[in-house]
Amino acid sequence: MAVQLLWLGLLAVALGLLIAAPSMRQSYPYVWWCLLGYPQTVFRILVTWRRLTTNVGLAVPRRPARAMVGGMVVRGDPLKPVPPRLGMPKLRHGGLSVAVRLHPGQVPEHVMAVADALTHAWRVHSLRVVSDARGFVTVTALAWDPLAAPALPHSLGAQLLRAVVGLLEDGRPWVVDFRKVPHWLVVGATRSGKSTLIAALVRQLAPQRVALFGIDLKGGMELSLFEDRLSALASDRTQAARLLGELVAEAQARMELCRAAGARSIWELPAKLRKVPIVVIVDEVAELYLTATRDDKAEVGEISTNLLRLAQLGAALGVHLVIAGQRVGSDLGPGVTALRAQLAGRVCHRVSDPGTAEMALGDLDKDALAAAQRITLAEQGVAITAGDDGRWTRARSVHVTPAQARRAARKYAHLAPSWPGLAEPADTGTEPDSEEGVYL
Ligand SMILES: Nc1ncnc2c1ncn2[C@@H]1O[C@H](COP(=O)(O)OP(=O)(O)OP(=O)(O)O)[C@@H](O)[C@H]1O
Repeated sequence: MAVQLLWLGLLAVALGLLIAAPSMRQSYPYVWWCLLGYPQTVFRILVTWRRLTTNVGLAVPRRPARAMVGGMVVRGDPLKPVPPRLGMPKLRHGGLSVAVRLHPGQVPEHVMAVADALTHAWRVHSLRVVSDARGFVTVTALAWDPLAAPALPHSLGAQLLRAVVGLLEDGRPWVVDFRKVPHWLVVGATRSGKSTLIAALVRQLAPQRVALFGIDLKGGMELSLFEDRLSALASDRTQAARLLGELVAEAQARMELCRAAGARSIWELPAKLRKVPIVVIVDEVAELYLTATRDDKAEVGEISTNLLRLAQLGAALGVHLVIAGQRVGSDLGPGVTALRAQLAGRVCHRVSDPGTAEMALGDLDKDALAAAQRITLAEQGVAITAGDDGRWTRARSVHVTPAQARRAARKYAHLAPSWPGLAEPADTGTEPDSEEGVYL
């Protein structure tokens, strides 16, 4: 009797789950995935593995395709090809991952080539194939696109120079951490989400003890939103050249300070000597490199050299760059390619020209490049991002509206260290004080 009651109870729970499944999937997708989606998908994977791998050519026969039968050579498809050995699929946040042991002669590219077929057969949203050990691949599947309507990431404990700007595809927060990756390149076509990402970044940095600088050659239209929190905003090229010159001088002063104190970076200085970290945001970098006249050429050369120097020296001196642009190609000059090499952090939104995607991700991974080129017009804010380890992932920034960005900048305006250098009219010809621009 007790056994019958138990069975009845189990049946009722199973029925209840089945009936509640559609609404649970909508309202609590992660709960649905753990209770129903994941077991169902594991069952599907295990049951169809042999047939699927036979169809896509990953299963290989033990016997050769030719055999001697009664003195004659017979050709044919040997029966029962053996599929690559499959591990037990492991539950992941909104997906699963499974290890596959390849047959001798097989390489990860063989599995990558059939990723679409696996995605279709397993009825998942997308698949990623990575190989961490020779002869093995890990296939990671996502049940749905977590970036379609991203939940806000949990805010992590505030840490200097660290900003949670969105959500990664695997459900972890998207963190821009300047202490780990000192400089970033952000590219994307118009309305792909660059300014929104910068707004998310500034909103997170605004309450921190960080000096923010802006260079926005679209007349300051984008970065003026945060003007209250910026120590200086250069809105034309002459101002930009001047500001970059001042920042290089600041970096050199910091270098002297470190040398005198026997420190290899400002982080090794005693707290009372340590300078405020600086983050310089450049919007529409191509404008900095465009030349029309010979005078322009000299200015562009100076800007290019100073940006490169900041990128090369900055990491240890607490000077960080975020370089954003719609079009960042090698056609802008050799300075851009050299700069790119120093910007280890990469963010590539939807791009309209392959050259820009190539510039952002081409030196890292061709799969990342292909993934960036698949971002659609409707996926505003979605980007491929990679840090200094070269691993890439899809991510989406938090949607920060201009009003929210302006409010945050106003709220923390008192934290913006003053920078008298740029405030001086450019045509006075007065030399700045020796103390100017140097933070104490
Ligand atoms: N993460 C996001 N989530 C939802 N919507 C977004 C996101 N990012 C951007 N958008 C939408 O896309 C629009 C354009 O974004 P944004 O202004 O950041 O693009 P942009 O690349 O800076 O464009 P431009 O180069 O023309 O200035 C925004 O107004 C917003 O509606």
